[in-house]
Amino acid sequence: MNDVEPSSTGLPSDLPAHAARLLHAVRQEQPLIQCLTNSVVTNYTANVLLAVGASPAMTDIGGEAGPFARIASGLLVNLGTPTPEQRLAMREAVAARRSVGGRWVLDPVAVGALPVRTALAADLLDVGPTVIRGNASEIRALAGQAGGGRGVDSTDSAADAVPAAIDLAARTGGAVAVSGAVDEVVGAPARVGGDTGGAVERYRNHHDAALLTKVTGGGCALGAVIAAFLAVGPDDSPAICAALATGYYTLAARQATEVSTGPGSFAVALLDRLAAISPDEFAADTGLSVVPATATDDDANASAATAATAVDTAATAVAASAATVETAVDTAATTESAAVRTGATR
Ligand SMILES: Nc1ncnc2c1ncn2[C@@H]1O[C@H](COP(=O)(O)OP(=O)(O)OP(=O)(O)O)[C@@H](O)[C@H]1O
Ligand SMILES: Cc1ncsc1CCO
Repeated sequence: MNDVEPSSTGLPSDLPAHAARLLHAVRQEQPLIQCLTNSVVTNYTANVLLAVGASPAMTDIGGEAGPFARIASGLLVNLGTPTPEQRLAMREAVAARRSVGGRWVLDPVAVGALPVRTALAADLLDVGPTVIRGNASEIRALAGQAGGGRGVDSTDSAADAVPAAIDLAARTGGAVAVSGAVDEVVGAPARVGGDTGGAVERYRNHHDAALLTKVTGGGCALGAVIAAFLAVGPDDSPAICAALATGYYTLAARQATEVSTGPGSFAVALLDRLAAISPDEFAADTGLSVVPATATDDDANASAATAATAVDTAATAVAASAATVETAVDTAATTESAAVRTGATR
């Protein structure tokens, strides 16, 4: 059940309270977050999780990834450097995770232009990630609406990717977090008479932390933080967990920017601020706005630019306070396993 009670306007009325509760829970519960992530960002991601208060485990080899995914508190699958062994481990992990009904995060790094990871991402999408986190070009490519960005970097704004994000959320039943100069988070459209055409839970994150783009893994580590927030909010919607994780991460980045002289000191200061921000401090400055619900057939992009009336959540606080899927994955894994044995790539 989603315990974010809608207000009379249809919007959550107590986002700051949820912010404080979830951050407190991460620190108290120290969720064990399994990361199958890329070789560039592994160390920084582990340090970000430790700073937040979670416990990282980069368990990413076949034979271990699946069993671990059954017992971990959270799971991140990041496609940044998907070696053959890691691809098999990813399929194993998400199938196992799904078999126990666990939540998981997919980060489709550089999907679109690069064929191996694009095929893998399409298969993993069928397993239903709880949250997809990516930059705008990745989200548009995953939805089949564009050909991808410039390597691992985006060539689109997050607002450009909102229609694709809503489409993906409708397909998975989960949430999609799009990063950019402004971050956009959407949940799955509500079902209306058996169809997904209803209201979309939607958040926007305002920040001014461009140094995040000058540290490799600035987005990848956010995926791990989202997994940690999902782990401690099992009754909260995927969208609100992803939005709050994003707000917290960029609040720390905003504060780190103030004491940094460049990307190097920023990377260190970000870890320090992630560890130092208290739940009350976060609640007072989530950076998040709730975007009034729209129907999926609305022009969400235009809505993002013009019609959406952002609600300042700090002010609001003052005012209020898969059996078939597994078979598919098994089949794909078998195919890939055979390909790996014969030295072919996928
Ligand atoms: N133009 C920008 N200005 C300020 N902040 C940004 C900008 N673009 C992204 N960010 C922030 O940087 C972080 C990473 O987002 P980005 O879109 O760079 O992800 P990414 O491309 O997946 O990153 P990476 O692959 O390096 O991990 C997010 O928290 C986002 O808020
Ligand atoms: C630079 C880079 N290349 C593959 S993954 C990665 C980390 C940022 O996505």
